[in-house]
Amino acid sequence: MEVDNEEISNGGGFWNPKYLEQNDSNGSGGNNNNNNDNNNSQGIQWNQNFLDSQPNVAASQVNSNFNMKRRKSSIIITPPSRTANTNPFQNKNIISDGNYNNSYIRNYDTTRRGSIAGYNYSHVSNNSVRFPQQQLAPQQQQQSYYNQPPLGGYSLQKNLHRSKVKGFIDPNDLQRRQSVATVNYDTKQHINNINPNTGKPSVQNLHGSFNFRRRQSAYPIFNDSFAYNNSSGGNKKFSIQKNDPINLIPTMFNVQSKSDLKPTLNILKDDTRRASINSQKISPLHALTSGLVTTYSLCSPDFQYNLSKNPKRVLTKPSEPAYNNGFDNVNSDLILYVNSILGGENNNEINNTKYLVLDVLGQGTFGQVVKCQNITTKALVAIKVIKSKSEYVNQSISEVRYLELINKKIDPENKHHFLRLFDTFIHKNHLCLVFELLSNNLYELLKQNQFHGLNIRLIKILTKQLLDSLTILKMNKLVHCDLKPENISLISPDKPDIKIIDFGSSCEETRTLYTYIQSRFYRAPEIMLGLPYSSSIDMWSLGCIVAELFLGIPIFPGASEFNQLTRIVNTLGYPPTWMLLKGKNTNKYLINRVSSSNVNDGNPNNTVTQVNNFELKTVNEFNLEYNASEKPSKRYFKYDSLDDIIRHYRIPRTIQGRPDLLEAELKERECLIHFLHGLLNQNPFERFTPQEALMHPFITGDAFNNK
Ligand SMILES: Nc1ncnc2c1ncn2[C@@H]1O[C@H](COP(=O)(O)OP(=O)(O)OP(=O)(O)O)[C@@H](O)[C@H]1O
Repeated sequence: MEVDNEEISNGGGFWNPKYLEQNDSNGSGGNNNNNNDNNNSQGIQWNQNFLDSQPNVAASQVNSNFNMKRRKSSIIITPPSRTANTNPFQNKNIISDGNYNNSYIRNYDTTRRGSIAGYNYSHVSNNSVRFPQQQLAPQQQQQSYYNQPPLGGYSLQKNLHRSKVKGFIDPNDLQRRQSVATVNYDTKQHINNINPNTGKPSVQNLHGSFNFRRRQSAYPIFNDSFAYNNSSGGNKKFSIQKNDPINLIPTMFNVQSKSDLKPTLNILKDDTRRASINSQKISPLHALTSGLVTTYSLCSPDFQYNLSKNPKRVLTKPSEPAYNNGFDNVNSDLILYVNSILGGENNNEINNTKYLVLDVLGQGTFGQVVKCQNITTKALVAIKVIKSKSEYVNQSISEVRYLELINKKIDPENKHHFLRLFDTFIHKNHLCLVFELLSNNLYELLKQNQFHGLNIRLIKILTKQLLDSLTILKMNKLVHCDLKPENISLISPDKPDIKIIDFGSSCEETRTLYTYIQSRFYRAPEIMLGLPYSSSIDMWSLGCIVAELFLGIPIFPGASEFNQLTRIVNTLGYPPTWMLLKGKNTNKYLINRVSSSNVNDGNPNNTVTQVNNFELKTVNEFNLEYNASEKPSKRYFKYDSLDDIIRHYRIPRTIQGRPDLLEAELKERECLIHFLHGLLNQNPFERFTPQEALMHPFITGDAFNNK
């Protein structure tokens, strides 16, 4: 099936759950949880019957700790917790996680990703201040006419509420913010919206997703000639007197370009304006942004603002000084603040660029990634500030080496979806890598979609780009070694164009020094078994990623390496016997229950032959042998085999009751299953190469017939 790129990039962002719903061909992306009980994303009220009737969602997927209201509104998928890369320097020659309580394996899912996704919210909550009603300026009191908090109070209060949900990206948030930007203040528009018979705003102009009361309070418009009289008296709270603000409904329109975001000022009347310090009137926008200090001063004569007392917002956690003359925390991370300056320390150097730190983008094993602005050019960049320990610095120098090779020699025209490295410098003993600034990574994208998986067409677009990159890497005998959704980032939030990041673990095929590599969920069987490896380990990771993009959660979410292998065997069967016979780690996880069989080949010396019969150790056997505390696998899918997991994944609401669409969907799934078997072939020599995968009908769109 040909994929229409243009269509994908239209419609307010391809990742937008609204988009996914409209264009849902697999339905996994179409579910936009909102907190409206009647608007159940599954179209079904939550109860145990529903759960039982779900073909492929194991009970553990539903977080039973949520209150009933929450459960009613949506299925909450609790993804398996993820672990960061192991510390690559703590035990270079460890072949597997032998000790299953390894202290160096951090479980960082909620904390690390929470800090990425939830950052803006907590930022708002730290800085937001609500006006108490009694301190409102006269104009603001007019706004509170409807017993609603004023504009600033309203939105900030909302944010305060959201900030409590750390790490949760509200899929409606963009829409919420857009709604402010897309309101048209043109008075004529408002005039048109008034019903001439009643003098009241015409309700037809309401857009479904927008809250009437909210707009009333947020954008009251004064206009004498269109004020309607409240002849019947009525409830004072809602009665409208002449000269009262009329609750005109702003007209919505789609934002086409940046210029549409310019506010149109209400020029007819000044009464809604706040006073500025020089007695002039300023707009509500100015009063609550650049004029905020003045606004506070006017509200309370006691208010004093002293810039020097303004605490700097710290971005690094923990923020207590420990090493490097107090510049670093206990993890050897540089303690960074908003508005810190990076670079510019070397006056003698020609390249002495300074960067202003704006926000945090991510945290990884090697250090922190922060959003910065080049002070000279004003360009926005991402800077990875490496921990100040020599082993991290040395490994990061290798990342620089690979990125320079890729950027300058392998992909000089920036065509093959690799991150661009702009610059490097040392700041307070920290190596800093200046990258192009990218948007969300694919894990965050899945999270935004409440872990319901993505639209199958979108998966194809993303996979095709990844295969293009992997082809180039293979041709140049390079192995990424840490492919996972977190290391694949969107270039911008409104297009499905991606880049591969984090070459910190990469190696050359001819120099595969480390045996303990790849993030566990995406780790190839040959790595776990202790066999030599090549670039085909990246293809295994790709198979895991493609399955995760479809399912929303990892297909093999192993809690330990033993558990990882167990899950793979349960889903795909045992690896070939030759791999088990050759693997250095095989005996750790499997028992060879050798049996004998008679050979009737007529040769009396060959009557008995050994038959290898490998079996995974049971959890009890493993625990006993290694004094470990393994638990039986937590089930995330109702079915075991790959085919059944994909085949029975819930059918999207949008195609239920549409036999034609359903048939197409099931065909797509068969094609996907075949494609995944090619990528997830446990035998690295039989696994798809990137070139082979690019020719598969799942990618080419050719008709698929598995007969
Ligand atoms: N150029 C970039 N633009 C935007 N965000 C980025 C960029 N580079 C990295 N990030 C964010 O920072 C996170 C950590 O980056 P990266 O994976 O390079 O660090 P790491 O220390 O190598 O992590 P890991 O623990 O996976 O080895 C990424 O998952 C991503 O969300």
